[in-house]
Amino acid sequence: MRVDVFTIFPDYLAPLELSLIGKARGTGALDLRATDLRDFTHDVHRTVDDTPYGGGPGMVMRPEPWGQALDTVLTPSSLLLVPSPAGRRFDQAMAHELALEEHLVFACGRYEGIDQRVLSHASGVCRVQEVSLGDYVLFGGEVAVLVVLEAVTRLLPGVLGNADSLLEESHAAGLLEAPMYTKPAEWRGHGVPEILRSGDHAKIARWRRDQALLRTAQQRPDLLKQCYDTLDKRDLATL
Ligand SMILES: COC(=O)COc1cccc(COC(=O)c2cn[nH]c2)c1
Repeated sequence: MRVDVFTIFPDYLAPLELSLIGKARGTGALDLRATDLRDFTHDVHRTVDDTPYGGGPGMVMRPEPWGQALDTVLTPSSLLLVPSPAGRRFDQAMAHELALEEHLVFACGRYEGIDQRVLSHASGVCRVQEVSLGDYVLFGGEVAVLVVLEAVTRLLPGVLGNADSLLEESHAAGLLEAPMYTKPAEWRGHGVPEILRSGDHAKIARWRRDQALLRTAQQRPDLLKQCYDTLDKRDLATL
């Protein structure tokens, strides 16, 4: 997968080298390029923003630098993602969708946002999707790119050592994950649920499923509602 990120803070994406993404780049699963939007300005101050038409506080990102920057990468098979409070809510399902894409382009907005004509123009070339991490406002889209790219990259083939962990993790089967334990068996007076040390894999699987159901019912009843019709009689007996 090829990923292009345009931002006025390209160094912001340096942490991606450290995490799994550095590994994914090593395996060739991910070809990531961060480009400074100011490279597409032509004035001495490398200006990327200006005052909003219609007045109001703050500044808006000018269309020209964005137009020239996106011209260098967008093709009909690209998906342009714009982190924004107004976007589609990012979740594991969307992460799986994005992991199937061949070319993602992120436009990191700052200030009050990007001139709307940039998105309108781009939608004549490729698919454009505003994406939201949640109902709050950040200084810019860079943080969202770190989150989206980590969630997507770990789904790429060959990136996670043990692909099975993708199946068990929270939000994979729609339920939260069961609690996990490791050595020592006794720690500050706290033991480990006996069943996990029984070696009876069928019972352990059942216990984990029950814990996942109970945990989801308690912490995220909204998720339980979503996957209710996938539950079998044994599951319902637990609830
Ligand atoms: C058309 O879209 C734009 O212009 C986007 O512009 C901006 C402006 C300021 C901040 C951001 C970053 O996104 C968020 O704050 C955000 C994402 N998820 N939840 C909060 C983006």
